[in-house]
Amino acid sequence: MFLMKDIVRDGDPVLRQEAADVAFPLSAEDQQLAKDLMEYLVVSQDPEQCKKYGLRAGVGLAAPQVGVSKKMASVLVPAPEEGGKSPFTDVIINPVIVSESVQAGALTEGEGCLSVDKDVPGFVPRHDRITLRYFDVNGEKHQVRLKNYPAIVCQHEIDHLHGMLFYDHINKDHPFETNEDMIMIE
Ligand SMILES: O=CN(O)C[C@@H](CC1CCCC1)C(=O)N1NCCC[C@H]1C(=O)Nc1ccccn1
Ligand code: NI
Repeated sequence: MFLMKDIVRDGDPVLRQEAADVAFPLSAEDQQLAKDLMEYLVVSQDPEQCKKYGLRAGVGLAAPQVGVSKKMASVLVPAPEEGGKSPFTDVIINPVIVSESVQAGALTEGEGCLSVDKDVPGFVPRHDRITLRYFDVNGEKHQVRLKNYPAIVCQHEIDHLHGMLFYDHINKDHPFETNEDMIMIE
């Protein structure tokens, strides 16, 4: 199981590399990695377990963040209401955004990252809607259309696989600049 000590922090070159494609069928090692990446999110989103293991709760975790430069990331978008269904949960492998809205979207709270210990204020403009193509751990191909928060989370994770961090997208001079066409996501 991954703990905070296993999470690589900004400054480590692995976070700025283009990660490698994952080969199928998954090696035993890559199967374990996929399990561990998802387990971190499940445990961290359980308040009791989160506290017990001293974790920062997360909704996504990319392999480079645990020092593995491979195109794999876990995503666990919490259910909007108690007992509801998660809008998107999977381990995305060799993900590709095949289409994206012109319309931008950004989290009103800005973004953070488990690999970035400092707060970096500002809106992170992304695409409000994306069509995501990826493979799951069984090698099954998926194509999903996501919008708003789930789309933002997946874009944040896919950025990690290309050596990008959220603050790379923040406008240096006007960090909170928006245009009226930008969807602000609570
Ligand atoms: O690459 C992956 N990461 O860096 C983990 C990030 C991913 C999200 C940041 C913005 C979009 C995706 C993450 O989850 N966070 N960022 C730092 C601290 C907070 C935490 C978070 O948003 N937690 C959360 C939110 C809702 C419900 C439960 N927990
Ligand atoms: Ni991150």
